[in-house]
Amino acid sequence: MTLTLKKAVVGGVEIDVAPLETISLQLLLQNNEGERTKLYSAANSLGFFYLDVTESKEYLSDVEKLYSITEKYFSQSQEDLLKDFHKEDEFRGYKGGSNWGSLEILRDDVINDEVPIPSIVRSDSGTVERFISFSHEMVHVILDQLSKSLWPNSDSRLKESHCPTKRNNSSLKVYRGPTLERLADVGDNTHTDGGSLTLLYTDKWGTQIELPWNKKWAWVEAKPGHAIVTVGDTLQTLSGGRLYSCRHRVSQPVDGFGERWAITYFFRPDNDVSLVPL
Ligand SMILES: O=C(O)CCC(=O)C(=O)O
Ligand SMILES: [Fe+2]
Repeated sequence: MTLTLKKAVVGGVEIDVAPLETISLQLLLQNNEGERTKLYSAANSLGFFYLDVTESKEYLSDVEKLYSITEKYFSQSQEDLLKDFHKEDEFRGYKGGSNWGSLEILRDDVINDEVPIPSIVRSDSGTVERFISFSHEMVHVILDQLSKSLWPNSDSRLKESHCPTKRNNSSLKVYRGPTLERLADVGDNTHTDGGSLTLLYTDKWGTQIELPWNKKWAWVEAKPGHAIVTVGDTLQTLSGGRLYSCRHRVSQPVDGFGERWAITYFFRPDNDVSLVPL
């Protein structure tokens, strides 16, 4: 495929912008066939797309609040942050280093109230709960529409491995950084997401995707009122490769430290699912 990429200039440097489609949450909710086709095409080709959530005003205001909650959380001392470090726990708690940090809160922990969320976040638990609940509804809308495209003659096959009431590791994960004084010092963190779908909100350039047709890197622009959605390995496997889990990484376009914040929702399958093509 030959495609002329849009360019952007960041800190005096020209960069390639990833050509992401925009899918409307409203049209998906209306079961619009054209939008479903567009969604499938984006999930099948790049595995990355924007979801337009501009009409979900309360949700977007919760995303804004989560940026402040994240900033407040990471303003704590390293000693306090380490109290939320759960050794040998892949999906829960604080992880970090000198120039970056992440905090992950499992949806099941919020629902079942078994593992308490960090005390500094507890006063904002309403925002956390609403964000998790609405994000989970949204990813189910995407899942249902993808399922219809994949298996037009059967009821939501993908739902069978994503039951809203079964145990799963879906989570809210917030990030500080990483950004560095020198771009050359940024380490390689290329990966694919292991789960089903990821929703990402960020305030800055940082995400790069590997274009499948020429293996070149392109930058994902943050778009106000839009989630950046990633198809993960689980959907790639369950769909027998018809949905694409794209390699991506987080970097910075130029030298120079500037705080970067990201709010993500990781939608993961039921814990007892066997990962084989459906
Ligand atoms: O911060 C970002 O831009 C993306 C983070 C990411 O890819 C991940 O957490 O899997
Ligand atoms: Fe990722």
